[in-house]
Amino acid sequence: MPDQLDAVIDTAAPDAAPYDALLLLSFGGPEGPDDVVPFLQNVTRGRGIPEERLKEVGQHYFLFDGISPINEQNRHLLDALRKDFAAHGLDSLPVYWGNRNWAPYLTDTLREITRDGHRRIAVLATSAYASYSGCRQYRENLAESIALLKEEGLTPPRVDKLRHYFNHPGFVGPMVDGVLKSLAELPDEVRAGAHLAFTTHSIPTAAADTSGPVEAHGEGGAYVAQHLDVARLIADAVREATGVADRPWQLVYQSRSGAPHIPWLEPDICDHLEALHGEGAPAVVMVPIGFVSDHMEVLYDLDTEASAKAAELGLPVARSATVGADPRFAAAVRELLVERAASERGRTVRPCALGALGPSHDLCPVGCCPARAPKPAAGADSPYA
Ligand SMILES: CC1=C(CCC(=O)O)c2cc3nc(cc4[nH]c(cc5[nH]c(cc1n2)c(C)c5CCC(=O)O)c(CCC(=O)O)c4C)C(CCC(=O)O)=C3C
Ligand SMILES: [Fe+2]
Repeated sequence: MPDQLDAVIDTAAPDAAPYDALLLLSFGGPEGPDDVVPFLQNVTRGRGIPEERLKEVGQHYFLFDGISPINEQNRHLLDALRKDFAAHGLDSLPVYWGNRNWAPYLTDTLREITRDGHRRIAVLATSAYASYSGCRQYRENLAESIALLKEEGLTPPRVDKLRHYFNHPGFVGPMVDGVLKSLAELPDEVRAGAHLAFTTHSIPTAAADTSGPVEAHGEGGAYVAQHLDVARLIADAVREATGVADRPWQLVYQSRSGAPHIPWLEPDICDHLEALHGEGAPAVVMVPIGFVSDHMEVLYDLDTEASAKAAELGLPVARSATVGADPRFAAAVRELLVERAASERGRTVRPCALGALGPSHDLCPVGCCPARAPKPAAGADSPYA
């Protein structure tokens, strides 16, 4: 690991005040065949996803007995967080887990947090980047759950969503190791010439452009700029570690949905593999930088669909690991929490971040990542914050 990726971590006597707890906020996924349809109904409520796409995505889940790995991965992450907190003097800080689309549901978890007497909590979403789906929608979910609990006569805690962590060394470092491991797994004769295909979830180009000012970030907004920053960091670290100076890389997309006439970010990973094969690329490592764990988008869209495409082309591919429950990621979450806590106590902090963009904001700007139908979102622009 190059020095540049070494975290500057102040682990001496971490202080979580004013926070009483951490909430891990995730997407949720089905855990058996009977869960699949209700799960998809939860995901797509009011979101206008074509019926055909839903049937297709349902099939992806049924291929795996209706079980998404995401919940189990979050349980592992919870274990890793509790272990890390205990090892760093934060063992009295409880860690809770709630999801947007499946049990344990966010509202139920927030009710439990309220009943346990917690008044102010930090929230880590399992999405590292800006965008409506990856950031604001989670803040809307928080605001909605808080409003529901108030209707029940409860006094829910104040919630602070932790900043985007795409460029945190604890997120980038494990992915660099993953790429090096994948390169090592490729046949000797293609290793040096292997391309890197960094992949993330495609989103509508309109959503990308409003994910952070186009004036500051160019086309694709903060969403694309943040992914490019991470891709460049990983490509640089891999270059340093392998000594291969001119390994080509590109940011590509996967898991497109929505109506075909609406433009989404391109190219798709499968089209990209085909193009690379046409250009004579000897091998490709697919690097899913857009995701925090090996959930269904990784297992189906990359390991199943894109890998089948590569096999059909006769193109050797490997897919590198996501951070999952890596202890370095757990440590990064602790740092994000301790850093934000200090900042909320009025201390000057030096937020840890790699790359060209610098640390992301703690509070999203008012009206950022707008939805088609604006809703309150916990954070800067929320009446519930
Ligand atoms: C940016 C982004 C992330 C990364 C950030 C983050 O992690 O939050 C993400 C993650 C995930 N997306 C997931 C699943 C689904 N996403 C869908 C639909 C959509 N995703 C979108 C974007 C994103 N999605 C968008 C713009 C849509 C279109 C409709 C809409 O605007 O809502 C649909 C409906 C069918 C379909 O259209 O594919 C499903 C089933 C799962 C769970 C996987 C599992 O079960 O293991 C995870 C982690
Ligand atoms: Fe999604």
